[in-house]
Order: sequence, then C-alpha cells, then structure tokens
Amino acid sequence: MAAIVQDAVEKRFTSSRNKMGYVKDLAESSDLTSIPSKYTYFNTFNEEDGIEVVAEEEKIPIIDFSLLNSAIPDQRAKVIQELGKACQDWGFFMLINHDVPESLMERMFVACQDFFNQTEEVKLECAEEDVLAPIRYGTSFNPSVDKVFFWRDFLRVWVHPQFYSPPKPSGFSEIAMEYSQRTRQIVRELLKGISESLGLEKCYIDKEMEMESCFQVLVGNLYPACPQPELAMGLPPHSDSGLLTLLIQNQNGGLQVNHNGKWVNVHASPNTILVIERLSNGKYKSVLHRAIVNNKTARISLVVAHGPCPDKVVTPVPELIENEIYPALYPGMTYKEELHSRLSNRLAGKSHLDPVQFTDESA
Ligand SMILES: O=C(O)CCC(=O)C(=O)O
Ligand SMILES: [Fe+2]
Repeated sequence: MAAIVQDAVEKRFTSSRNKMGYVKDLAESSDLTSIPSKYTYFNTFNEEDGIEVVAEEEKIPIIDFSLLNSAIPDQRAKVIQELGKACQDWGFFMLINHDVPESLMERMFVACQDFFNQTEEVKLECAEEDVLAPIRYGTSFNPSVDKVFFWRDFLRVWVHPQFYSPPKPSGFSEIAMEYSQRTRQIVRELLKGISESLGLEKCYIDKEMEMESCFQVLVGNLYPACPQPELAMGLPPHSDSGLLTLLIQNQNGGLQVNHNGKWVNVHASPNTILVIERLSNGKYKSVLHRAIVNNKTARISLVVAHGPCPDKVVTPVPELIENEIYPALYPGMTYKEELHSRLSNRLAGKSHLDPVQFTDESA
C-alpha cells in the first residue's frame, strides 16, 4: 500500500517538464513519508561521500573585513597574510565586520522566501531550460542530466553588469539590487587583498578581470525539510565557478566544506566561499563544498557568485607561472565557456575545473 502511494506521489511530480517535480511541492504534500527513489543519493554510488566523515573540531579561518582598510599598516599586513593563508589552506573563510547591514540580509532572505511561496503558476513564468537564461527557476542542479535529483529548488538571476529580476514578488527587485551592489563592493575589496597576498599589485585582479563590469549572479537555494535526510542530498560536492562566491544561510548548518579530505560543518553566517583556483594557477584552492538537508525545517542559502565579464578569457596569472616551479595548470577559456560547461553538465562530486586541466581528466 505504502509503495502504491509513493508511486502516485512520484508520478504526480515527474509528469511533465514544467511539472518536473519541484521539491517544495513534493515536501509539502501530506502523504510524503519517504522520498521518491530518484532523490536517493546515499546508498547508491555515493557511499564514499558518507555523512560520517565530518570533522567538527576543525577551525575555519575568520577574516575581519574592516581591517583590510585599516590605517595601521601592521594591521593591514596581518589581515592580508591571514587572507592568503585562508585561501591557500582552505579556499574558504568566514567574513566578519563586513558592511552589509544585517537588516538587508534579512530582507533578502524574506524576499527569496516570498518568491518560493508564490503559486507554481507564477514561479513557472521564470522556469527556463536554458542554463544561461538570465532568470531561471529550477530544481535539483540540471534535471535534464542529473542521475540523482537533489533536494533543492532554486532561483538564479543575473544581477550585473545587467540587472535582471523576477517580476514578482513585489519588492524583490529593489532588495536584490541593493544586496548585489553591497556584495559586489565587498568582493572587489577582497580581491584587492587577495591580489596583494599573491604578491601582485593591489588592483591587479580587479583590473585584469575588469571587475567594473564583473559578471554577478544571485542564487536563492531552497532546501525544504526532508523526511529522509540521511538518503537525500541538497547539493553534492562541487566547487563554484568564477572568482569569489559569497554565501549566507538562514540557519546554522547545512553547508559543509571539504578540508583535508573531511567534511566540516559550517555553522556561522554570513560566510564566504572562495573560488580562485584557475586565476592563481592552483596556488589557491577552489574549495569543494556541499549542502546537506534536514528533517526539521526548510533552509535557504543566498549565494552571490562573482566572475569576470562573460567574454573575458581567464588564464592563470602570468606572474604565477614560473615554468618548473608552477607550470601552467589550466588552459585559458572564456568565463562564458566555463559557465556553460559547468551548468550544462552534471555535478558529479569533483571540482568543475578538472575536465579542463591539462593533466587530469575526471567528472
Ligand atoms: O546551500 C549551500 O550551502 C550551498 C550552495 C552552493 O554551494 C551553490 O549554490 O553553489
Ligand atoms: Fe557552491
């Protein structure tokens, strides 16, 4: 009997493209006690990703943003050194004393929640199959190729150099614009510190990557409460594309970063995920991270990804290619090519840079 009910649930949520099975609807259906088989991530081919390999004791680096513009040279030098170390050892750090008002982050969470709370008809106006659509409401990662579906619905919007926004809910557009402006400023400041930590001119990355017209994408991820969190996955291990991603989450936990082969729970918010591997020729890490789900409450993460302008060819910084010491690890490709390749393939648990490395071939 239970199996018949479950079958009916699966059919209902997989019948057509537009009803491709958004997780929010599925999770809110009262007859759901177990997840449809297409969401079973663990116990299939991903056992090695096991949730048990979590290291709680690891200390995630914390960077004090306010010190990056300190008038005291020693303080500035120290924070730049810490930034470099965080990038090298973790590829990830938590940012404190940044100047994005907490009230703005709160409003952004509410606007995102309001988007997902709209009727399916309204949201489907933003449903797009094209992975590079400027406004895209979707589910999983890329349902046309995902072998296992992820327990996640998302809204992905281009916010710079051209600003797009879903027409509804009202107010979304203003909040998203303000939030993306503030986060862009933070990223440009961070990139200056990172430039210096690499031994380059302060504005080297900012200029080379033409950050004035940087490509910025805002993503709201919704992970509804899941009846079998031990089987499902929110987003599998991956590294982000671009230069830097800022991420905040509306509750403690859910995000995990990989450090020395172990999954580390990230409790604090807001956080910064650093993505700079190609640019620094592998000196800095593009951290693997994933989102797990829980059975108590829906979680939202707000991600702002920053890359150079879409036609910019991103190559390793020439100053960091010292032939035998640091041979070039990656071929150059435009940011658009990189994005397209990343978004149209499956997320298969490896760094998205792997397929284009000269020496390595994987997922
Ligand atoms: O929800 C999270 O914590 C992770 C989201 C993420 O990694 C992404 O959207 O790329
Ligand atoms: Fe990510």
